[in-house]
Amino acid sequence: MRILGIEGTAWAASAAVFETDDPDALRSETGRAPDPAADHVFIESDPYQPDSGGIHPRESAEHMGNAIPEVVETALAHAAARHDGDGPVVDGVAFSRGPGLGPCLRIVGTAARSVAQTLDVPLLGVNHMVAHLEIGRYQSGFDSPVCLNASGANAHLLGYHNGRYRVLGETMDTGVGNALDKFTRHVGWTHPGGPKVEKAAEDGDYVELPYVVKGMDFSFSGIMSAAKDEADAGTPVPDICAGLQETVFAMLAEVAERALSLTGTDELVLGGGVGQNARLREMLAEMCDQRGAEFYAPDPRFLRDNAGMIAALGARMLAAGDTLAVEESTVDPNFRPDQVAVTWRGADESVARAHTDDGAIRGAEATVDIGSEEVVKRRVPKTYRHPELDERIRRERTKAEARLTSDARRAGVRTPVVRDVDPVDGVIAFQRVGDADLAERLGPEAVRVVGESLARLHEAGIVHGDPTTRNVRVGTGPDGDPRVYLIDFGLGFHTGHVEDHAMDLHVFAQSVEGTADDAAPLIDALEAGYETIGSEEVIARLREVESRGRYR
Ligand SMILES: C[C@@H](O)[C@H](NC(=O)OP(=O)(O)OC[C@H]1O[C@@H](n2cnc3c(N)ncnc32)[C@H](O)[C@@H]1O)C(=O)O
Ligand SMILES: Nc1ncnc2c1ncn2[C@@H]1O[C@H](COP(=O)(O)OP(=O)(O)OP(=O)(O)O)[C@@H](O)[C@H]1O
Ligand SMILES: [Fe+2]
Repeated sequence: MRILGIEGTAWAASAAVFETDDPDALRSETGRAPDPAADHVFIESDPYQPDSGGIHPRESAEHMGNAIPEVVETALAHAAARHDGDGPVVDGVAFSRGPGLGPCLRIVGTAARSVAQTLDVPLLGVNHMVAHLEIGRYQSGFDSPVCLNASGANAHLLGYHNGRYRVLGETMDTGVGNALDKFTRHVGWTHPGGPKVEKAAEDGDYVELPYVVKGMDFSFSGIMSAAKDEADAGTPVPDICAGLQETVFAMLAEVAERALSLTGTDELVLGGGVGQNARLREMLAEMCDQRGAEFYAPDPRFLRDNAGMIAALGARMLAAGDTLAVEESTVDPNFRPDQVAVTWRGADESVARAHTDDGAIRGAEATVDIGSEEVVKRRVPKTYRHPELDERIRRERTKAEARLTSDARRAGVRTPVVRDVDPVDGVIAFQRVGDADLAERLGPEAVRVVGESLARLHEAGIVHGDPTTRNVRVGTGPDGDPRVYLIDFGLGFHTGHVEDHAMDLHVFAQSVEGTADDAAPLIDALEAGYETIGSEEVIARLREVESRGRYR
């Protein structure tokens, strides 16, 4: 099979030919990227480089208009040279259908339709974000990894479950690359800023910046304003760059680890242009190493925007018969990865694995020793994090967890009794509660109580910060009545903001959607439980959070 791929969502005008009958041809046996000459992918790219400022959609579309026909011609010439003369030179035309800049996408779509019609071969409409993560999966040979997409306009954690890529967590505002690019624009550097931040950080000393994660979601706006303020106040820019890298990438490593912990998976792949950053890769590799998981990052030509990943996924889609009729092939600037019906993977495959309780558990943040009456939770140092940041996070979270676990109980929510706290070493001893994590006993009744408990917390001005199906314990009371306990308040805080309350519900819903067989009735139960005590305003805000298009 030989597939032409076309990419042009924002800056890279790119065309590629992917050629093989062996779906595993991209696989790297050594854990390193295969020899480019032997990996069956030919890529021709022409990047758009703005003279000043960031990417201008109109200029970028102009670039696509000029460059796409040329790169496509080069790729088709490559295909023709390898063609034995029978039938069309390629078997299908795959193109980036979205997400991306509308004017650019329309040029890509038009080019793809015209080549497909001229050659009379099928059209394959590829989701650019899914392509970013699938390429790493093909190369790694992992079955069902957690995927961290760290690209310009996006940042999210995805896992395949129930026929779709579920968004386990994502940025609440800008993409990670765009955040770095905005900072470098502020200090007068040309686009793209990411590589310049990496270079400058080599000579910088870490400065402290805000660190914001909410379960597996995260936000960059606070850290970016703080970084700009530091620059305006005269802090050396290389120091800010070092602070940015240490903070932003530690956040990504932390949420990736939380996704591994939630799903029980021990495989992580990286995708997206920011994945070219050596410090990010180093942190992720170290995080995985520390928890005994495997990590794979494709080589740079497959991380940044490129048509090779589009063609490689297009080949799988064609093999699955997932073609697109020309009259239905409009592009979609807001195409989310979880909108894609994944036809090329087995319906039973899943990122979620069964857990075993073997006395010592490794959560995302801590190791937990389970005794018969008592559990001891230790926030062990994370070597991937800068030592100052690591120390600050462990101390603050240990204190918050001990305090909020008790505050929550006073608000009428079941939580374990705190028996001992050592914030310096990051150790808490708790009463052992429940018989299993909610993840193992997922049902509407328990989830309804979670909704009720979160509402009770919120009424008391507390947010949990990380309510997932692994941070709820279920058991039975003396009369056989079901008991539901909330644990792991380390990301919690006191707040009356509706937005923070809605985020708690959103985080829990994402954890259910990423792992449950039938999520809908569980989400209904969550909201029904919440509504018995909580405010309607929070549910309304939840709808708003869910509908936010996050491609900025
Ligand atoms: C929708 C699509 O158009 C978009 N693509 C995109 O953003 O291009 P990508 O090639 O995946 O990523 C580009 C970003 O990657 C950053 N970048 C490149 N090299 C970097 C490095 N060494 N360190 C940090 N960031 C880097 C750039 O600054 C830029 O923000 C996306 O995937 O979100
Ligand atoms: N008080 C408790 N009683 C019974 N089991 C507990 C208790 N506290 C923790 N556990 C068990 O240990 C696991 C990890 O605990 P916890 O969630 O607090 O750690 P963590 O490292 O913060 O995890 P993560 O960040 O991945 O949610 C829980 O999922 C649960 O199975
Ligand atoms: Fe991209």
